[in-house]
Amino acid sequence: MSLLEINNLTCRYEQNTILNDLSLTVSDGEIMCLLGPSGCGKTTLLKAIAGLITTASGEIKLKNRLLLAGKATGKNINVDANKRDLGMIFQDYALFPHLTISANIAFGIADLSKTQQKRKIDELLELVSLEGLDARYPHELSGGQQQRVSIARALAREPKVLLLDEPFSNIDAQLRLPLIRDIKAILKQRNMAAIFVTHAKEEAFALADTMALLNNGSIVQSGAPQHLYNYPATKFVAEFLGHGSILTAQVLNENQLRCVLGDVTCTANKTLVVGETVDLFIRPHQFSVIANESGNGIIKEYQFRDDGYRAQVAVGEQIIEVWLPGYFDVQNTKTVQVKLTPQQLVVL
Ligand SMILES: Nc1ncnc2c1ncn2[C@@H]1O[C@H](COP(=O)(O)OP(=O)(O)OP(=O)(O)O)[C@@H](O)[C@H]1O
Repeated sequence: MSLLEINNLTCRYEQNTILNDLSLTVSDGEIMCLLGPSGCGKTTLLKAIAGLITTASGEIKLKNRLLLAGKATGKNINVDANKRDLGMIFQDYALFPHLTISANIAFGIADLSKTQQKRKIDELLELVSLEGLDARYPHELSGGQQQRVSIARALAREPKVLLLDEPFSNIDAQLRLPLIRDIKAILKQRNMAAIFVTHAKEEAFALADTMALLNNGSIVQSGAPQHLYNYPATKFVAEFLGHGSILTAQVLNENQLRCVLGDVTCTANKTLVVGETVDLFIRPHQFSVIANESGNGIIKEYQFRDDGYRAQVAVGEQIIEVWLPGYFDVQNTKTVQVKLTPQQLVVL
């Protein structure tokens, strides 16, 4: 069931349209990652949902309660940020430095009795694995621990949706994935919906039930991460979610294509029309590459990554990027045979 519903939202800063007639829904318990290049409007969208900025038009509903309805709807509703039932977590944790961890968490629940507050703080500290640290101050905790406190503080008010703006960008790369796993488990345990803003697709893949890809103030595509990866609606989506090479191919029949690598049997993300010329978007792992002195490809360059090599290979006039396993003898190999095995291909 849809929990948060955003309809035709437009936001402007001065003359610049930042969000353009944007619509989006988030269901109960859904973790959505909002992804997109720098400056595309991700933070602006979170702030608009949270009620922290003025919007030009549009409607926002939370569990069928209108939080925002522009003048054009004849309703002119704009619920205050602190009455929206939303929790917001920022990149810099935004903890109060002069308050202990326990006082930071208690901040939003001052209306509860002292006993109720204590019970809630203990429960939340256990949830975020910070038991026993309640008397410390934020500067006495690591970045990851501070981010857990900010999550505990946001959860204390039992918001219907959590909004997180690049919450992992100040966390060491090594600690990021374990922290993401923990936070995902906490959200799932509470069946809490969340919208995460990030521009790191690895974070989004690790965390998201759904992803929404934003560009120039509009959602370009949304859906399950694997759906966007396998069925990108546009070249922008395909490239944003992973490097790839573009190969031109002729459609021989509905599941056969001819390209510089020969004839390929495939299924495609789009219906293929016989005789048509199409662009294929092929990711490095999709090529099969073996050393072969009379092969069709010449290795031009290579770089070692943590999962093997990325190599630029010339096939005829085309340069393609392929993946090679870490044990590949790339220093002593010049010529390779590159093939496209039968598989699901992305046609742009
Ligand atoms: N207060 C403001 N006044 C004027 N323009 C602003 C303001 N805040 C943001 N902008 C502009 O709005 C656009 C979208 O900004 P926003 O912060 O939403 O992008 P973002 O996708 O979150 O970017 P990043 O990934 O770099 O954080 C940018 O062009 C930015 O310069």
